[in-house]
Amino acid sequence: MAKKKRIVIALGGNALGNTLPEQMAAVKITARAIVDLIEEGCEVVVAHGNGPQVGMVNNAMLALTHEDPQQPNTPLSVCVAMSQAYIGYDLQNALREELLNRNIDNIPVATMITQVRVDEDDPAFENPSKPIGRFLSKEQADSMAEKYDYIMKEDSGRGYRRVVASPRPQEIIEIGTIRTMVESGDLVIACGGGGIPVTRQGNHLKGASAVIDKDFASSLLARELDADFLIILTAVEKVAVNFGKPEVKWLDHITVDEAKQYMTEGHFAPGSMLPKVQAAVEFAESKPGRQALITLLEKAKDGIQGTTGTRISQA
Ligand SMILES: Nc1ncnc2c1ncn2[C@@H]1O[C@H](COP(=O)(O)OP(=O)(O)O)[C@@H](O)[C@H]1O
Ligand SMILES: NC(=O)OP(=O)(O)O
Repeated sequence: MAKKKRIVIALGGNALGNTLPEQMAAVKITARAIVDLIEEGCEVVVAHGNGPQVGMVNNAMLALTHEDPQQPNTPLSVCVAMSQAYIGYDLQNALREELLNRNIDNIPVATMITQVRVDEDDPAFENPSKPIGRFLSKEQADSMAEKYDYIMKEDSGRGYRRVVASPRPQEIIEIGTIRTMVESGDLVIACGGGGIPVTRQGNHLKGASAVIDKDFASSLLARELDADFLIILTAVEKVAVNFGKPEVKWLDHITVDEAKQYMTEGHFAPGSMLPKVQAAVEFAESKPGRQALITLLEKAKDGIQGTTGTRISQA
C-alpha cells in the first residue's frame, strides 16, 4: 500500500470566526474541509491561530482582576493556553462529528496542549507586532492604550488592534508525544495559537508574554513530523504579486528562490501574507520533495489535487 501523504494544516482566522457562536459555526465548515483530505487518503495534523480568541480571553481575565483585587493579572501565556483549550474543544468535537457522519469511526481526535520554546533574547520582545483581539476604532484604541498601557496598531486598513510580542518558535516541547499520537493514527490538533510561549530556565518552563505566529509554529511542526505538505488555509485562494493593484498577478507555483525574490521586492504584507510565505519557504527548503500550499479553506481538497492555490517548492 502506498504511504499516506502527511499534511500539516495551519488554520487561519476565517476557519474559526471571531465570537463563540461564529466559532461554533465555522469549525463545522473547517471540519468538512479537513475530513475531505482524510477521505483523499491523507494523514492530517491540524494547527491553528488564536488572534481574536486570545484577545477575548485576555480581556475577560482583565475584567476579573478589576472586579476582584485578590485576582492577580493573568499572564498572556496562560491566556494562550486557555485559547488553545477552547478552540481545541470546538474543533475536536466538530472533527469527531464529521468523521462519524461519514462513517469513519477508527480515527480518534485529540487536542494536545502544546508549549513552544522561544528565545528570551528574541528581538521580537522589544518590538510587538502580532495583532490580537477585536478590531477597534481609533478612539477605542486610544482609550485602551491609555487605560491598560497597550500598544495599538492599525491592521491592514481593517481597524486598530492590540499588538504583542511574537518571537520565533524554537522547539516544540511536546513533539515526542505528538509524533507518537500521529504515528498511531490519531487526528491531532497541536500548536494551537502558535503554541504556549515558554522559555527554558533549567528544568523549569517559564511562560513568556507573547503570541507566537501560527504559520511559523506550523512550519516547525511540519518539519519535526517529516510532513510532505504544509497547507496554510487562509482568506485568499492564491498568493499574488502586486496584490491590491490593477496589475495584480495570482501565482500558481513559485520556487523558493522566486518567493525570496518577491519577499525582497515587498509583495507580501507584513503581519498577513509575509509570515505565510516565509513559513512556506522555511518548510519547502528544509528537505527535497517538501511542498507548501497556500489557499482558501474551502479549496483545500482542490489544492492538494493540484488544481488551485499557490504551491511553493524547491524547484
Ligand atoms: N501578496 C498577497 N497575496 C495575497 N493576499 C495578500 C497579499 N498580501 C496581503 N494579503 C492579505 O493577506 C490576508 C491573509 O492574511 P491574514 O488575514 O493574516 O490570514 P489568517 O488570519 O488566515 O492567518 C489575505 O486575506 C489578503 O488580504
Ligand atoms: N497565533 C496566531 O498566529 O494567530 P492568528 O493566526 O489568529 O493571527
